[in-house]
Amino acid sequence: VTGTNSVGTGTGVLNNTVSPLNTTLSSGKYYLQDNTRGQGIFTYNANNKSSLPGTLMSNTTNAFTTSTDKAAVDAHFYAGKTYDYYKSTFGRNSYDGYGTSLKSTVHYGSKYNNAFWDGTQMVYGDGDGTTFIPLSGGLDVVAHELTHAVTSSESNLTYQNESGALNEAISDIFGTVVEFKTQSSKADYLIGEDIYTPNISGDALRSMANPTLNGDPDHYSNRYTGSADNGGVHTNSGIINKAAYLISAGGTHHGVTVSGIGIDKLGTIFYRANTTYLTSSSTFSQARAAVVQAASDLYGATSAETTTVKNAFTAVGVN
Ligand SMILES: CCCCC[C@H](S)C(=O)N[C@@H](Cc1ccccc1)C(=O)N[C@@H](C)C(=O)O
Ligand SMILES: [Ca+2]
Ligand SMILES: [Ca+2]
Ligand SMILES: [Zn+2]
Repeated sequence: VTGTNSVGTGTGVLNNTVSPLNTTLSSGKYYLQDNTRGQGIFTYNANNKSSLPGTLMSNTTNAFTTSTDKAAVDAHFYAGKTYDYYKSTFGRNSYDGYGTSLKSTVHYGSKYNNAFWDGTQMVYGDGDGTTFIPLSGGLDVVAHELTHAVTSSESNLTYQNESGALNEAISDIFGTVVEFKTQSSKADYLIGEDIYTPNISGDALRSMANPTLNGDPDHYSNRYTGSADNGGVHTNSGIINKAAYLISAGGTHHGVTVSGIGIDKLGTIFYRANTTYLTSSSTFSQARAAVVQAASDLYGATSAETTTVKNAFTAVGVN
């Protein structure tokens, strides 16, 4: 809508207070439209139907605190935080570098246990209340979905088999990096922990530190070679996620010791790989070469960072 920038407040999915919430005042109504980032961040309500984008969220108070508001508040705020990470770290203006507006829709479908990037916008289900609660309540989820948009603008990794698992892993990696940069005190190497199984504490949908906790492989020799889930894109991502974990935090895996170089460098190295070397058909082996080359470009061919990257991929059986 055309209006004036305003600043409201909100309550998130986990009943967290969210402030500031960038909104737009137009004709006495406040809209979830943030004009301070790129060409804007817009958050919509599908009203539990599946037509997109739905209705731009608004109220007359600029305080978004109802139960219906909570998923929208987090989707809006976390999209802004993810935008901020890419802009402040790499100078990237929105997912495409051109400031294209970020659109999110919440309350998609009925008890929908997922979230996705549909090629033009982010979409979040409410979950069924047992497996998931509204998925935009997880910063790592929001950053995961928005990173798919970045990937589609850059390497455009095909969403199946090894390139698809790389696509998924890159989204998990940046979901985690953004979490560390934004919520450092409660950041972790778990994926979806804030919105997964509300009745079970300490679990997550995936773990980068130990993918096998969720039945995902942490070594290439254990990769899934079937056709389910587009060739196991959410399963074989565990192999790359484990390598990324080792790059950042270090550790010994399958007899290979890796010296961690930290979360910031993990992000810069994978960002350069995704924007400069990976292509739509990249395999795991080609991804190793891409990430090694990115580290070499950034830190030097014989640097500790490049050595760490090589060792991490060797540790998960990718050569
Ligand atoms: C439309 C079906 C395909 C969904 C693919 C999207 S990108 C995806 O990967 N969604 C994430 C959502 C997510 C992210 C982080 C943490 C929790 C949940 C995902 O992992 N979906 C799982 C449930 C899946 O599709 O198997
Ligand atoms: Ca997490
Ligand atoms: Ca849980
Ligand atoms: Zn995904």
